[in-house]
Amino acid sequence: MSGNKLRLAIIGSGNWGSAIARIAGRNMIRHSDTFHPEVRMYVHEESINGQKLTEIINAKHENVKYLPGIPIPENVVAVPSATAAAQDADLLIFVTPHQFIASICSELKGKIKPSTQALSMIKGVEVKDGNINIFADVIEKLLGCKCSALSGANIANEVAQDKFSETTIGYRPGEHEKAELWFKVFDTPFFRVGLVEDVAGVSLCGALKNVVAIAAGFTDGLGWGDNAKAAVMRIGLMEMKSFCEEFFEGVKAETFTETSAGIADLITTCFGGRNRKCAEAFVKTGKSFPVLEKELLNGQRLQGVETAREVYTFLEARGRQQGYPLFTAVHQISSGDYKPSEMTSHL
Ligand SMILES: NC(=O)c1ccc[n+]([C@@H]2O[C@H](COP(=O)([O-])OP(=O)(O)OC[C@H]3O[C@@H](n4cnc5c(N)ncnc54)[C@H](O)[C@@H]3O)[C@@H](O)[C@H]2O)c1
Ligand SMILES: O=P(O)(O)OC[C@H](O)CO
Repeated sequence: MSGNKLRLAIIGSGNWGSAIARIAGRNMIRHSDTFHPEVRMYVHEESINGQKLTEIINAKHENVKYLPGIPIPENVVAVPSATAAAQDADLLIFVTPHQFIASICSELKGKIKPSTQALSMIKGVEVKDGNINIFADVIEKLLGCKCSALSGANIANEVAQDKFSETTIGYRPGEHEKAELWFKVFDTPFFRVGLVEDVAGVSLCGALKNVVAIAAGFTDGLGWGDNAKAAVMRIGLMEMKSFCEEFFEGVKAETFTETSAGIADLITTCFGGRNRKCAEAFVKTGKSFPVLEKELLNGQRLQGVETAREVYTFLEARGRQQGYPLFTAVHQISSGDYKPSEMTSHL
C-alpha cells in the first residue's frame, strides 16, 4: 500500500538533476514507510540519434547525455511534461539551469497540490526591474508553495559515483520539521546533509560562488599560480558576504564559514567546476563563452557568466559597482570590456 505516502517529483534532469534523482530515488525505497516509491522526473525532451531522451532513460535507466555511465534507479520515471511530473507531488525539487525556471513555473501555476512543498537546488539569481531574488522566493511567489533550498560542494559527477560529499539545506524560520523531511529525501552515508535556518544565505552562496569561479578560471588561464587564485577566492568570499549583508536580511555569517554551501562549495567550484574550466579556456583560446559552452559542455549550461551579468545589472542600477570590484571585473571581462590580465588592477 502506498496510498498516503509522500510523492516526490523532480523538475530537471541535467547533470545535477540526474545525480540527485539517483540519490533521492534510492532513498524513496530506503524510507518506504514515508515515501511513495515512484519518482517522476521532468525531462526537457530532445532527440538522441533519433530516439527520445525520455524513452532512453526509461529503457536503459541512464541519462546517456547528461550523466552517462551512471545508473538511475528504476523507480525514477522520466516524463516529458513538467505538469505531468508535478501535479500529484507532495515534494517538488527544482533543479534546472536558472534561465528556465520562469517558464516552467508559469506552466505549473495552478496545477500543483496546494500542500506541495518545494525545494530549489538552483544556483543562480533572478534580477528583474532593478530587484534581485533568490529562486526559492521566485518559486514560492509564482506557485504559492513553501520553498526551501539545497546547495553545497557538490560536483554532480562525483556525487553520482557515491564519492563522499556534504551538502546544506536552508530552511525558513519555524520550519525545522519540513527540513527534516527533506533531510530524509537526500541524506546517505556518502551524501551528508546539514541543516541551517537560512534559505537566502544557502541560495546566494550557491549563486555567487559561480561568479568567483569564473575569476578563478581566469587566473588559471593566465597562469598566475596558486597564490593569485587563493587571493581571488578570498576577495570573492568577502564580496559574497558583503553582497548578502547589504542587500538581504537575516543571512547568517556561519553559512559562509561553517556550511558546505559556503566556503566548501567555493573551493570545489574554483578547482573542479564547469565555470572554472570554461573561464580558463576563455583566456587560453580567446573564444566567447557561448561558443565554449557549446564546445566543452555537451548541452550542460554555465551559470556564472549569466549570474555575473545579472549581479552587475543590479549593482549598476544602484550605483554600487565600486563596492564589488571582483564581481564587476568578471562581468567586464566576460563581456569583452576588459582584458583578463586587467582583472586585479581593478581590485
Ligand atoms: N552539475 C553540477 O555539478 C551542479 C551541482 C550543484 C548544483 N548545480 C546547479 O543545478 C542547476 C541545474 O544544473 P544541471 O547540472 O542539472 O543542468 P545542466 O547544466 O546539465 O543543464 C542541462 C539541462 O537543461 C535542460 N534544458 C535545456 N533547454 C531547456 C529548456 N528550454 N527548458 C528546460 N530545460 C532545458 C536540458 O534538458 C538539461 O536537462 C544549476 O543551477 C546548477 O548550477 C549543478
Ligand atoms: O560545474 P559548476 O561550475 O557549475 O559547479 C558545480 C557545482 O555547483 C559545484 O558545487
